[in-house]
Amino acid sequence: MFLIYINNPCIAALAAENTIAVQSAVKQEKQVSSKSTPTDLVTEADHQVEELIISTLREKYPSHTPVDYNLRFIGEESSAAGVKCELRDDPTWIIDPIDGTCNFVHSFPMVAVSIGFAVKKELELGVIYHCFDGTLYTARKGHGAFCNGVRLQVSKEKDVSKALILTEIAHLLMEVRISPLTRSVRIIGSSTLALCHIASGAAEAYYQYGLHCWDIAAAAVIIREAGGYVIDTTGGPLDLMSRRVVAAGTRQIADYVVKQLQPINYGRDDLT
Ligand SMILES: O=P(O)(O)O[C@H]1[C@H](O)[C@@H](O)[C@H](O)[C@H](O)[C@@H]1O
Ligand SMILES: [Mg+2]
Ligand SMILES: [Mg+2]
Repeated sequence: MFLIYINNPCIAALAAENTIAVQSAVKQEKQVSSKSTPTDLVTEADHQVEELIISTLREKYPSHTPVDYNLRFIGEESSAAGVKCELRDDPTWIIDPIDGTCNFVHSFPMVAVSIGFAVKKELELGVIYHCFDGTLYTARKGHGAFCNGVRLQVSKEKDVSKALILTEIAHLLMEVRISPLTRSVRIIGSSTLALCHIASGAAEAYYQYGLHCWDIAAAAVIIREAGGYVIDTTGGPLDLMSRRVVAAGTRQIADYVVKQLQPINYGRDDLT
């Protein structure tokens, strides 16, 4: 019943509208502050884009929401402001208004708007919009994944010596363990765009500790619908709130990455 919300063009248009907001903000003077660490940056644009997305979704779907359900929102900046981050059975939008805020502050062209959607804790829809080049990644569970309307397919590479691995700077220490047998490692500073590169087959695997449910939600649907794997760093099923992920085009590459990882505990999104 809740799939009536899932109207990709409408959500894609919403992500696009907000990309325009981001693109104009890139050129302006930015008020930059930090959150959990000095490098965990946030700007006025992060707040404005999240507020715009949530108000637009509330406006677009008032009639669709049965009275006994509370259409819910999990947003990065609402969570930072103290709103509880809890995934319940209600239809829930999971939003990263600007993924790659540090890149945004530097006008480094790897910034995205990410909107995921879950019902009964199952991820149903993902939309990720690249704010600099207008690339739009979309997926609806069971209906395939697309990039600007062209079907996406993950890399089917099983040979780890031919694998390009993406991660984040905080885990380079593990790069020493990962890279000896892989072709190379890359860091782009936006987990949602890195995960979209797994969905498009441009890289073979991504791993990160410390990211959040709003980084993973939309991208997990896109990768899975492109034929890929999105799992826990232990090799078990993805735990959206666990702040860790391994994504890969093939199970063989996913299992190789899992074996090289040393667990790092960043806590949980739903226990803050
Ligand atoms: O920009 P926000 O605050 O969304 O944080 C992101 C970091 O900027 C990325 O390096 C990191 O890869 C993750 O994408 C993380 O979410
Ligand atoms: Mg963000
Ligand atoms: Mg992010």
